[in-house]
Amino acid sequence: MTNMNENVIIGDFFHLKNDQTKLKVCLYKTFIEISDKKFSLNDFIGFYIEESYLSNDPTVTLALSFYPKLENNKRRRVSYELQFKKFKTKSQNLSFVSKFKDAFDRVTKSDNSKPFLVFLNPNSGSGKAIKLFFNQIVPMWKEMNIKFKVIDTLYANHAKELIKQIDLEKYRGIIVISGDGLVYEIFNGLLSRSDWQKSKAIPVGQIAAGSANGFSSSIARLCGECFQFDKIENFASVMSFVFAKSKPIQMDLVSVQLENRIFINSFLNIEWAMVADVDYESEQFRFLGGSRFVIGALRRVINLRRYKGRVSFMPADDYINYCPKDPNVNILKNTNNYSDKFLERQRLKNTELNFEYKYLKPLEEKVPNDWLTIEDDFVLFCAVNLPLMGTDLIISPDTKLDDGCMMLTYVRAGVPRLRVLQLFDDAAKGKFLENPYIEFVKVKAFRLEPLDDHKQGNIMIDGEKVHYGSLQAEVLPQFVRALANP
Ligand SMILES: Nc1ncnc2c1ncn2[C@@H]1O[C@H](COP(=O)(O)OP(=O)(O)OP(=O)(O)O)[C@@H](O)[C@H]1O
Repeated sequence: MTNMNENVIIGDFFHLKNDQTKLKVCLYKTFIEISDKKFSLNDFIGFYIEESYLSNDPTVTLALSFYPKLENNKRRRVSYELQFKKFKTKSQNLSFVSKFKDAFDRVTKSDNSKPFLVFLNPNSGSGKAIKLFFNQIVPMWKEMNIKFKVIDTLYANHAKELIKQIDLEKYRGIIVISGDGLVYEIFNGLLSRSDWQKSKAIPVGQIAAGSANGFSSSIARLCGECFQFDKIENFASVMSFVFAKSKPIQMDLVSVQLENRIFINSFLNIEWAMVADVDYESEQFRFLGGSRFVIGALRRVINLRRYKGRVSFMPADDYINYCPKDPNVNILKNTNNYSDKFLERQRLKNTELNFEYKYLKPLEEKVPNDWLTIEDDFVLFCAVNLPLMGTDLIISPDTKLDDGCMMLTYVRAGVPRLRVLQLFDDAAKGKFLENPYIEFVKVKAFRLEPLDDHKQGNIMIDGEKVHYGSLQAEVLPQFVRALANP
């Protein structure tokens, strides 16, 4: 119920488009009523005040725009140009309308004193990043009085190189207009700085312009926004709006060790088997945007392969009680007669960031006894740090950004081809984990050892192909920050 005591200002205006329509405007602390329409001030984009150009016309116009949600959770822009002419002079009318300005300034004030640093990949996805920037993002941010500095990348790893030298203190956050590949560059670039302990705190956001866009889809869902659009342009408008009102939130990062003591940081996912093949092989269809995965998946399903491997993991919950859906999954408990003292000595150091892992032991050693192992033929394997891998890939809907866990998902060989295709449909509907062939377990760390004879294949980390071989990963809880408006 409207509490009238809360109201800030009331005024009678006329609709510019129809001079006869009188509109009563009531501004309250958290919402505004324009005649019979009510808008939350959370959905407020901006306003301007304009005096009549005619010297003898005392009218003053108050223009307002909002971006409210419709019933289908999508947003639609609504604008009003309201004329105020109650008093005889322009200055009297201006003085009244200016009271609205002060009130809007008060209720909509946000931390926009510093600009955003924007990285834009003109070649991401179907090549729309520049168009999205000029047509959707700039107009929204101008109206919302958001400052920004833009760097359009020239080549792969350009952003990673640049981010090492930039004075990050000057910026409110980093926004990447691209796919997930550039986000990966940014997080890895931030952590390759000598001051990484400080620089990792700069919050990062993504406006989707690539083919998968797992980061922006996950953030949009977290913020209660729609993330599945027919047109990527509408998604860009929503995310421009979200980031304008955003604040930093904590996010986990995953530290990955590859063979030969290579360490990398992953914000999104680690893929092997069919998922990695689809991701890698469909890169040639990047110009199709998200549809590239459907084509890639179809091709892979026709030539469905088995991938032999060993997966060991440290369950996030009590390991004794981990129980796969399928009772035929053979879970091995590790009994490697190591003494506690020996294990204590077997510490693994991340030589890039100079810290010791909590759970990972050297890759050459066996995994600790409180880990579980599955050795089998797999069809699909994917560990996710975020709930979504793309707009239509809702892998682990309940995964939180800062829960200190990854969701490890896999399908063992023997699944009928059609059922594999069904997985993609389930993922688009958020029912991936409900599929009877999917096994999943929340983990804090895991190790993957591909055991294929030919020792070649695809492993993808955040959509980037890495060396094929054994790897292990540990979640670094609340290690970095993201921009969101939850
Ligand atoms: N100007 C550029 N020209 C070519 N490649 C670039 C450029 N800038 C960045 N890159 C590289 O392009 C790769 C893909 O970029 P991005 O992630 O933006 O798009 P995408 O692959 O289409 O999207 P997604 O990762 O969501 O599938 C990244 O690895 C990035 O390093």
